[in-house]
Amino acid sequence: MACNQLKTMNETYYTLIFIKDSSKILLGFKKRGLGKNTWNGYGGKLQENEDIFDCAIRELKEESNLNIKKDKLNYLGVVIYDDNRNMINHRRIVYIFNASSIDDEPVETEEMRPQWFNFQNIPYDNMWPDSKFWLPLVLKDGWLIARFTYKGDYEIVDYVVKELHEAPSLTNGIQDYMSIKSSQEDYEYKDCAIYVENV
Ligand SMILES: Nc1[nH]c(=O)nc2c1ncn2[C@H]1C[C@H](O)[C@@H](COP(=O)(O)OP(=O)(O)OP(=O)(O)O)O1
Repeated sequence: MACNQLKTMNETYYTLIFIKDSSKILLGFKKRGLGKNTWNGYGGKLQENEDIFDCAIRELKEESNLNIKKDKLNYLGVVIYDDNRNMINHRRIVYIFNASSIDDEPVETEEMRPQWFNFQNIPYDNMWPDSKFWLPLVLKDGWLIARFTYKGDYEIVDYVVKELHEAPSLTNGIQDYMSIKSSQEDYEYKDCAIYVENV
């Protein structure tokens, strides 16, 4: 049996939401846990029997005290992170949203310190190394599907980002990812910039 057939895969599902207006985006400085000491949108783990919209609403509330209604959430797509260290394959599947129309101001919580950033001034150097590849799509309300393979916590060994021309359906999200995988041979994978799929 080949070595990689012995690997087990475990998957964790998350949501991540970016609140923005036409020129500024709200980020939180993560004070603990995954991504500690970096800026990111608001989000966390999907709970059992929770849908991703409810998870996005709950995590935003817990981490910023902002309230948002379900119909204000734009579901933009999925970013998948594979970490192939040791004999355990771990995959994080992150459902991405953005939203505008927030009336209240966020507050600092135990987990996050909020700050608004101009689109020209996003602190990519102090975010996850993958953010710079796909967050520009979120700023322009683009639909996306992306996959990153990390070696360790900070080194990206390969990635692909696709901008989609139609909204990804929730059930198709992971299938779209599979099509990314199978099209790897079609282009230079490591060096690809944002790949725009013409559909
Ligand atoms: N490489 C990466 N790039 C990125 O931009 N966001 C990532 C990422 N890896 C994980 N995330 C997101 C997903 C999720 O929104 C957040 C991590 O969530 P947490 O682990 O803090 O979840 P919870 O708030 O449920 O955790 P606890 O309550 O501490 O158990 O970071």
